[in-house]
Amino acid sequence: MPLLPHHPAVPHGKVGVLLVNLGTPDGTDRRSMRRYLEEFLTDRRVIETPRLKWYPVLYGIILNTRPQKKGRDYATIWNRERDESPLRTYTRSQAEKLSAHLGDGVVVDWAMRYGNPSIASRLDALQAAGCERILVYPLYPQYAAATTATVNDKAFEHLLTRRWQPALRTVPPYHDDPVYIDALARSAEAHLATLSFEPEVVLASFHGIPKSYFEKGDPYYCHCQKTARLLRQRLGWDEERLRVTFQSRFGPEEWLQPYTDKTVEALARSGVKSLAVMTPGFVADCLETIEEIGVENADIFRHNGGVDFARIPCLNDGDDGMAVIEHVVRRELQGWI
Ligand SMILES: C=CC1=C(C)c2cc3[nH]c(cc4nc(cc5[nH]c(cc1n2)c(C)c5CCC(=O)O)C(CCC(=O)O)=C4C)c(C)c3C=C
Ligand SMILES: [Fe+2]
Ligand SMILES: [Fe+2]
Repeated sequence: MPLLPHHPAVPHGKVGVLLVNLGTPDGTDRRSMRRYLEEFLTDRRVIETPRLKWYPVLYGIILNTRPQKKGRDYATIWNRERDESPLRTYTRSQAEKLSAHLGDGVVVDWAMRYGNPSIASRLDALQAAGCERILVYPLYPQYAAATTATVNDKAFEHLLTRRWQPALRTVPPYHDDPVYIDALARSAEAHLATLSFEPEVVLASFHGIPKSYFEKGDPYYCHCQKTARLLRQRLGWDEERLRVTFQSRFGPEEWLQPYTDKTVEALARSGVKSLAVMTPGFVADCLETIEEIGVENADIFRHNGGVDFARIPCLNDGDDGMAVIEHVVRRELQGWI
């Protein structure tokens, strides 16, 4: 005789994978943008400045000006068909394709660290679908506390609220994985082959972090440099042809250098006429690649004497990109499937 005769059936025995990217506003209007930026910029993993000093700047200045400005930028890249940001579109598609590749044994879902769908809601959904084991995949090849760690924090923070927790694994950085390097090389070669010009210089532009985070021990800078070194080796290019830069500086502090925008300007001024920029740290195209590189930096190049500019798209949900994601997931699921 069971202890509780009416105990409901509990789904069980499944393995889940949760792909997590950075985030996205729900819309380009001021309120949606403000909500998104507030969640983002109050994350202590992102802004390490003490709150007493940071909050007056954030609430007094940034959240009163940046939402409108960035809303206009997002509007230029918005996926109007689905009424969402490209990062959401690509992340969903990556999850759908991964699910098709892995088959019925594994439940695949996706979430955003900031905005929707939230990590908590999708972890609950995976558990409700019977996943007793879940692999959390922060979609960042290079580890940074501001990206990878904050995704993992959020997942474990959610488990704090659960009596019956699933087992959780997290995906380690894969900045030097041969499958990833090969995918980057192939996508660069394929895109360059479509151009009517041969770029004199190619930039590998990574999202920056404040220099102080690096000095406190964040491995991000070294991971970016290693990705670029392996990519050069694979492509047979030297340090003059493939240069590392850091983009998306935010605030008055010094960030990792050299800065992408300053490098683009200096190259154009020094007489370089053709330039291509790739963004290996971004698993999917987003505001920082489509607008900041494809529009802002293209303008900087042309205004300073450059002629031909190309942006090499991210791996996104293409075959090479999906091969990387599937490879990483299968490796990290060993022993579970
Ligand atoms: C101090 C602030 C920030 C740090 C540190 C930071 C690190 C960091 N970010 C990414 C990837 C992305 N960032 C994106 C947008 C974005 N980043 C910041 C600030 C910091 N990022 C802001 C305020 C924004 C929002 C836009 C803006 O107001 O400028 C995005 C794009 C999201 C999209 O929907 O398109 C990505 C992706 C990495 C990889 C990283 C550290 C390694
Ligand atoms: Fe960022
Ligand atoms: Fe930016």
